[in-house]
Amino acid sequence: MATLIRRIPPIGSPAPDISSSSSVDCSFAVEYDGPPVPYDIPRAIPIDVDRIPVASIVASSSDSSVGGLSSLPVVQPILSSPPDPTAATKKKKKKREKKKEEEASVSPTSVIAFDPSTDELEHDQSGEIGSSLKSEPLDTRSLEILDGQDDDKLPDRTSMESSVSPDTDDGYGASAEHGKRGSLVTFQDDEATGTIRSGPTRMEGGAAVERKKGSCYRCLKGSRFTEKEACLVCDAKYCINCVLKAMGSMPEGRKCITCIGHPIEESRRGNLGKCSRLLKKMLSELEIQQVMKAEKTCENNQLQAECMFVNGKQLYPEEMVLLQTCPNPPGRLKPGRYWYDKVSGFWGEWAGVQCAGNPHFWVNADGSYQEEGQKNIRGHIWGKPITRLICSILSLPFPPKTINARGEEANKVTSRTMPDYIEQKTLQKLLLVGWHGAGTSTIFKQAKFLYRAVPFSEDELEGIKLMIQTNAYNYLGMLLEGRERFEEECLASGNGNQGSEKNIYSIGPRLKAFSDWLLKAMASGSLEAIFPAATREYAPLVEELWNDAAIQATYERKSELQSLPTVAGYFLKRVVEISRMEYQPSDMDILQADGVTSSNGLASVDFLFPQLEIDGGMDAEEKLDPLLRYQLIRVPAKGLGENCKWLEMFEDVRLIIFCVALCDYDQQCDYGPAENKMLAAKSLFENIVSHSTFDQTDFLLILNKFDLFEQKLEQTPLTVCDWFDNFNPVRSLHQPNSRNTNNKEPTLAEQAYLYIAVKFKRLYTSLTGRRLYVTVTNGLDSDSVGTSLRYAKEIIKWEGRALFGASEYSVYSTTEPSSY
Ligand SMILES: Nc1nc2c(ncn2[C@@H]2O[C@H](COP(=O)(O)OP(=O)(O)OP(=O)(O)O)[C@@H](O)[C@H]2O)c(=O)[nH]1
Ligand SMILES: [Mg+2]
Repeated sequence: MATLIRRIPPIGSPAPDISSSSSVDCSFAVEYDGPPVPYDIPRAIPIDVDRIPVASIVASSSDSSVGGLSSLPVVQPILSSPPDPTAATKKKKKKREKKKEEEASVSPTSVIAFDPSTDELEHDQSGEIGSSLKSEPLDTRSLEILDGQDDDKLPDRTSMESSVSPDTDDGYGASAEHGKRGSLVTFQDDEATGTIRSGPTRMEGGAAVERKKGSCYRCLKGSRFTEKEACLVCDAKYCINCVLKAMGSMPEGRKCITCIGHPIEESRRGNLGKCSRLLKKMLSELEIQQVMKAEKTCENNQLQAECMFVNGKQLYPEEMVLLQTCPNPPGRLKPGRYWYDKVSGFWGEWAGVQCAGNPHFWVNADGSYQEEGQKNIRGHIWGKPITRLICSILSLPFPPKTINARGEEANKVTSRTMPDYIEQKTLQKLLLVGWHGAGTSTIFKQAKFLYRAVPFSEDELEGIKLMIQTNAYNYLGMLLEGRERFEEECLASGNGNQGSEKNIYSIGPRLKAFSDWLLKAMASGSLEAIFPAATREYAPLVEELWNDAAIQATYERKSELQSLPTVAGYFLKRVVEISRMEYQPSDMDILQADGVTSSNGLASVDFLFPQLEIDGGMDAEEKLDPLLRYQLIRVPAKGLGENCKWLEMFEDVRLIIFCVALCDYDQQCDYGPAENKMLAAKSLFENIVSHSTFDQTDFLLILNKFDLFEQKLEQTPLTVCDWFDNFNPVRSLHQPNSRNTNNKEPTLAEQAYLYIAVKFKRLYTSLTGRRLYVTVTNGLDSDSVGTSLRYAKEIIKWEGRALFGASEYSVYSTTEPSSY
């Protein structure tokens, strides 16, 4: 029986001593003379001796005419017919596959024991090592184990190494030359492949060898003009002689063996699967196909979900799969930050617009965008022809021309893709609360104007008219009280007219008599009783009073009249018109009027968002959608009671809208102990946020009265309020308080409101660990309030989705309301 030759020592190596070495890697056929065997004996194929290729030592690698492959002794397989290149490749492939199967169950130790002295094996095995290593953690523990192995147990390599010319090899040759054996393979250490990555030197034969710039990372030869192949991970570049030694069989494409298992450098993603000229010179067509396929499809070379952020949230791997397998997957996706607007279905790269206070933007379906909670359009993403051009080049989606400003087109998409995510048939309840004068009743009234066909009945309107007239007389009374005070102060200080009891706050006897009567009636609480009968009668006197210089001088000092509301001027200027019988309050009058909404009890209004504002679509089904029914419940601060206890009855509320008047930062409370109004609002906010009933409820903070805030900041710094004492605005050199349209610099008021928003956000997060939604409004501007209420609707939808989100829509969990 013939024993097959397992390995033949290279030509030129000393003859092995069979008796002393069990590790000698060769054996000879001997004749079998035992008993007959019951099985078929494999037969040796007759060999044509002349056709046996003979291994010979090839000249050093400096002879690069045949590439590095020919630098090692080679034993070619015995062939029964003339060599066919495709058959050879097929054999190679089979061999590789077999080897792979074998090595799948082999420990790294046996894997390392490959023989670098045979070219074929080195090429094939080194690649397989890479793939085996992939499944093994490349940690230092395994290195220690390997390095600590008893050398005797490891296959002896010295005899092979000694046959290799030190010139042609790397560290192996050097080790052999010095007659010592280092650790066989040092993972992650470039010595394993003889690679120099970062440093300009490497140790070779105990001496530091400097790598010239542009030279091969392995053999250190060549210049930057030498053709090289680069590793997709570390960018180490290898010359034609070293590519296969450094990269093996490339199971993940062009990567150094030590880089296998690592993700590629993102800037090289575009090169995936694109074969270089150098590879074409070295590999057969079939091999190239395999390597390129592996490079493109192997898992480690794919875009990693953790590198993708959508609306500020990292994608989960399942979401990544969902994204890539959707009907219209985004092409040329790169790691990075993206925004996605679920309403319009548009997406794009995060723009990173530089703005103070990190504001957020709404992107409307028509491509216009505006700052969160603000009215003014900041720009239009489809405005420039270049945007469309770039989109078509990069196959990015852009809206069809037929889209209109309200985004009907986008909303068809929404209604199509919007899941029936919540089958609740209940009202969506919104609780509106805030400190005294924050503007809750104004917002409540705005909701009526915006969403009710008949906001107020005839009777209600009659009551409002009377209220406005009474209020006007009350304001007048407050002014008259103030006038008396200022007159007395003036006389006491001796600032009156010389030799006279009069000063600028003095009025004539007729008006004085009317003033005294009015103040008396107010003090006795009978003012309401004499109206409206008295209204027409006294109207000329009221007009005369308002136009009197003393009253105007008093009105100038309105800020010193704490009880006089800001709105007093609005009505007092028109007091004659208001006093008339035929007076009909306008919408603005109703909005401005105090007391229209009860300041003690609850008020609620049910409404649907008008169709055009819902989502732009006029779909009849949408009209019937119970999800679109909302109930706004206004709770006056006065009625909140001690510790807001009775808020428990609002446990089914979906969203709390907390309203704060921005201009309260320098005001003192009219109610309760003397305290800054903003701080009082903050305490109320803390109480409600921490209320156990609302521990799962979302909050929207409305920063109201932005118009008054803007005016006030010009006179009174924000820092007068203790809570805002570290406000340090960036002042524009040119127009400190107004919007600089060229530079897009935020105004002082914008900076200040963002600062306040952040203060509240931090406070909220510290109390709940959640995120506070914030918007800014001018309560008297219906568009502004409408935007805030739509935002509230968006939050409810969004949070509902997050709460009930069916797994098929789990991708939505990475998005947020478009404005946030
Ligand atoms: N200029 C201006 N005035 C506003 C704004 N919002 C509300 N107001 C006025 O501020 C006053 C108080 O607003 P309300 O809505 O009554 O405040 P409230 O929260 O109901 O407070 P109470 O009535 O004390 O419970 C009213 O005269 C409103 O017209 C705003 O954004 N700008
Ligand atoms: Mg009110």
